[in-house]
Amino acid sequence: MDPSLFTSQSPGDLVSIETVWGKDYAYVPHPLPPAWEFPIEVWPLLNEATNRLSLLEGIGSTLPNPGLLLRPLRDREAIRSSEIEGTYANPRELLLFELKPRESQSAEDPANDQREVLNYRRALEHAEQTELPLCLRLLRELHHILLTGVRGADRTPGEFRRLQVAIGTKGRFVPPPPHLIGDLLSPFEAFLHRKDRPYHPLVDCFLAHYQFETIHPFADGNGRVGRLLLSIMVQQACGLSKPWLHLSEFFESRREEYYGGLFGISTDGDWSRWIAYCLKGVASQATTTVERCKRLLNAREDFKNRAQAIGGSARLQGIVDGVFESPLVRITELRDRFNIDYKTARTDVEKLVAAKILAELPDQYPKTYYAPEIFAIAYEGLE
Ligand SMILES: Nc1ncnc2c1ncn2[C@@H]1O[C@H](COP(=O)(O)OP(=O)(O)OP(=O)(O)O)[C@@H](O)[C@H]1O
Repeated sequence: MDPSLFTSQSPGDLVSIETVWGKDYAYVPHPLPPAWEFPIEVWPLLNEATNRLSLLEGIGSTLPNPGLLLRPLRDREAIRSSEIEGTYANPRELLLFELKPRESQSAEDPANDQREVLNYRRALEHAEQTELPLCLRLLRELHHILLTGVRGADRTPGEFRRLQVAIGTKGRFVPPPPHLIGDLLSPFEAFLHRKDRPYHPLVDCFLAHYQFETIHPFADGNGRVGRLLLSIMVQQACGLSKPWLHLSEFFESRREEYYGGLFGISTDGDWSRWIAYCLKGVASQATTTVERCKRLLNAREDFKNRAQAIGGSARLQGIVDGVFESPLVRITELRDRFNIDYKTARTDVEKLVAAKILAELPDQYPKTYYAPEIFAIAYEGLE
């Protein structure tokens, strides 16, 4: 790491270290909160972000079924956050893998990436459901879920690192040496619990994201665990009824600024640029999510009408509703869910195919159906 890039404004210290790649410097951040005043010119961005977030909460909290929105949001976040780290699975692959997980046959097998993305989705669900407050134990649990069963023996799921790591090509940024991790994480955890907050709670979330990434407490998976934590922190800090807001899509689309913003704090103490960037991300993601939610609600209404027009039994309506939360449909699964015989379940599916609500997914055995219109809205831009 180039020590000449770090100015006197840097909110941390450089320490020299011996590594497997030779002598280097590592960066040790000071504990939060920083000696930084929220700049007046960033207020409009904060207002915009909180207004957009309120609109999102408004529409989300009145949904007849929150799963309608939560399911695509979780899938999208898992795919995008993993994508930032070079792990790829499209929605179709993710959903099919979930129906039928399989062991990978080689390091190049796409099942490796599919498992990691599915793990991310599961970690997100765990974070949403856990009774634990935001704490180090929860972070280790999330890391464990994320990295269980994936390739690479050195990933030590659920454990803080005992190795020196570096981020980016040529060790652009070198996080603290491993023996300091414990000392850095204690005040970090205290900051997560802190009641007297000098900044707006949303701002605290982004300070915490910087601090977590800079400490880089795990050998691997820090980017993803940090973004999982961010989603949950935003929900709690802003009093959202559900985690409606995720930022990986924004970070992915402006990745250079994401990395540059984090680096700029360490080198120059440029908190303002980072916070402004993140607040723009909140406004942008909240707006996109509200739009997606409205389109999903319209599609739901339209499907209900179409199901009604074909004699819509309560069961047909139930199948249509289920498609929003479990986007892939199999006849045997309907048979079991509604406790009906196979023939009746097949007739229901045929009716929904004739009404152009469901379509068969090509090349799948057993036959698998999906709702193309829902898919197009929920997973727009991800195929
Ligand atoms: N200069 C920086 N300072 C602090 N954190 C950074 C910096 N640049 C990038 N990051 C964070 O580090 C993450 C990538 O870290 P790294 O390449 O070490 O991956 P990792 O720890 O293996 O995590 P994952 O497998 O989830 O990527 C980025 O997604 C970002 O959140």
